Amino acid sequence: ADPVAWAAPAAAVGGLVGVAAGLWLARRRPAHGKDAHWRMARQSAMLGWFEYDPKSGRVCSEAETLLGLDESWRNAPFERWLARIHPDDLAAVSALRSELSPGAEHRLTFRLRHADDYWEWLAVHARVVGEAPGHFTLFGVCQVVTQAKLAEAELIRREQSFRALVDNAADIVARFDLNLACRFVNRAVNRYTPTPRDEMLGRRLGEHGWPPAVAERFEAECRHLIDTWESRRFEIEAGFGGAARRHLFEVQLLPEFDAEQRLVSLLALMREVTEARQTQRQLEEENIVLEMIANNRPLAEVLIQLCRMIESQLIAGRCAVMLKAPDRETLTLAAAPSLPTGFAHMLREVAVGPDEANCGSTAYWRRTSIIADLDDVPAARRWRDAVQQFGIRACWSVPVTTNEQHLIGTLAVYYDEARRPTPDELRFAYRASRIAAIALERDRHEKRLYHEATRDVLTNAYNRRHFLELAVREHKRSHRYDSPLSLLVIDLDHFKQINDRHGHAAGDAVLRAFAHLARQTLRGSDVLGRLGGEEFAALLPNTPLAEAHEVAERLRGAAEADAVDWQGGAIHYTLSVGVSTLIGADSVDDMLARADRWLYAVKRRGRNRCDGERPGLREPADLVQQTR
Ligand SMILES: Nc1nc2c(ncn2[C@@H]2O[C@H](COP(=O)(O)OP(=O)(O)OP(=O)(O)O)[C@@H](O)[C@H]2O)c(=O)[nH]1
Repeated sequence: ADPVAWAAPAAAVGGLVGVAAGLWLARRRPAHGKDAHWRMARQSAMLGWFEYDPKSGRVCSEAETLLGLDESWRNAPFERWLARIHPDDLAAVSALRSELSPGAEHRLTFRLRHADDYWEWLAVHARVVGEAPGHFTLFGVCQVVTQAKLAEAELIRREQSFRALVDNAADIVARFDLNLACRFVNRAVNRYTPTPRDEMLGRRLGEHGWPPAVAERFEAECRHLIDTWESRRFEIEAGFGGAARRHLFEVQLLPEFDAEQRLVSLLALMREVTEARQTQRQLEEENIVLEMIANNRPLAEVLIQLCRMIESQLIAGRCAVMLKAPDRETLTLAAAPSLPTGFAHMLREVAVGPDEANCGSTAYWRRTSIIADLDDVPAARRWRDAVQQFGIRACWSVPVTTNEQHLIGTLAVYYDEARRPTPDELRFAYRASRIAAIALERDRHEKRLYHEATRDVLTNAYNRRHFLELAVREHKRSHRYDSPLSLLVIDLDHFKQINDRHGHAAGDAVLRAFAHLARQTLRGSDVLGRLGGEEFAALLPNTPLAEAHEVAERLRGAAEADAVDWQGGAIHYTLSVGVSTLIGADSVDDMLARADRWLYAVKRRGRNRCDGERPGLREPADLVQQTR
């Protein structure tokens, strides 16, 4: 058999000795025919043979063609070759020569300088063969592997830079095996938990200091991935080192496969999205409150929603909104949905003053007051004990002011543990206080508008239009509950004379005095309206006729006894009253018209008196006679 013919296939399966022997035999024959073809085949595979005879110290080889060298290298001394070897590889190659023992096999990869002056990587596979006793020869094949070597170096470089990237990534990158034990985790994890990374390896998430509920959720997702091989995306919320520090992570869980497409591990990318989510949630919650304000929801409802918004942002905080009326030196509690009832009760009314409890002094000084720990504040000692019985330890209080810097309330957040706000938290509290101010101002504005639209400016009694609206409402209610309803129409006597004698301003003062007197004389549920000029009406719900007559008489008497201070003197006045009551299908207009007719009758009979319908007598007799 042609030794060359079997040499190549043998090389392919790594039968080194066969190859070496084949090549050796091939070397001894002139290159012609098949030999020439084999030589070409070896060259294109960048493959060559060599033989080192320690006795002669020469290397007989085909390697010179691989390195672009001339024929003088075909049988060159080992020393000459050493000069072409990369300095870093010199030691390994020299060692090869000194370790020759029969049967030994050597594999080595090293760099040789190419004729074109660059480093060529050669992979050498050689064996020591004993040809005669005491005489060994090293037979070997070598192959140019520069491309592979460079690719490998590039791969290592990339792997290193990838590792560096992963390690310095802001996101947590972790790998878990199929038993959900951690196999790798980057440095980012130590931003959240102090457990050293080494200690995390081989352990499950729950053993890394992550809260059990979070670990459970995470592992449930992992198991889902293991079952389905599908990547997962979800969010988890974890608090480390105290409940007040909350982190929200968006987790991406990816399956990792080996070359045979078997699932081998899970890669977890965890990005903290706390701030983004919090901002988003904050905006959403703010919008809810602002929408409520725009939709004129009752102030109490708006403030409760505002407290809930604050509590959802300032974790573990409990919020209270206090209001300050312009004419009073106290704050009253307007909303505190999460405070203990007893504590809320204590806050019902808080005095405003320099040394008062937190909100009281905040309102007094109109500045934010932060009590991070009640124990540390001597000024707070007075009320500290009272507060501490409810487990409160810290209190931050922010003034609520109008655009013109008028104080209209305070906003406070209470904590069960000592706590100082972060700049972000403080900024948020100011923002919340602005929203509270908008709600309060809007409410005041609404109330003012309503007041102006429904009241008579001079007397503060309801104006005619609103009085009639209220009368219709009361009328309906009386019909529904079958309850009595009576009406007084009141006219000040000879009012023109008062105007004429004392002036218009005096007339105004009398009108005001009467309205004040009427409010004091009537019940809180009675409705006083100014119908026009010096004519008023009082609607008396749940008042039967006889009682209405008494009220009318009481009012008349009070007016008669009244004296309006005017320019050092006193103006006296009297009034006349007509009384009607709701009977059957009467409308408000019917009642008004009848009371008016009774008033007219009274005026005709002399004024300063009351009269009205009685059982069996609905219209004034003289008027009836007159119209006949
Ligand atoms: N000062 C003042 N006077 C008013 C007001 N509205 C109406 N008046 C005056 O009230 C007077 C009502 O006069 P009259 O309708 O003649 O009635 P009177 O003088 O009270 O006489 P009797 O009702 O018949 O007792 C008029 O002079 C009006 O100008 C007001 O808001 N202020």
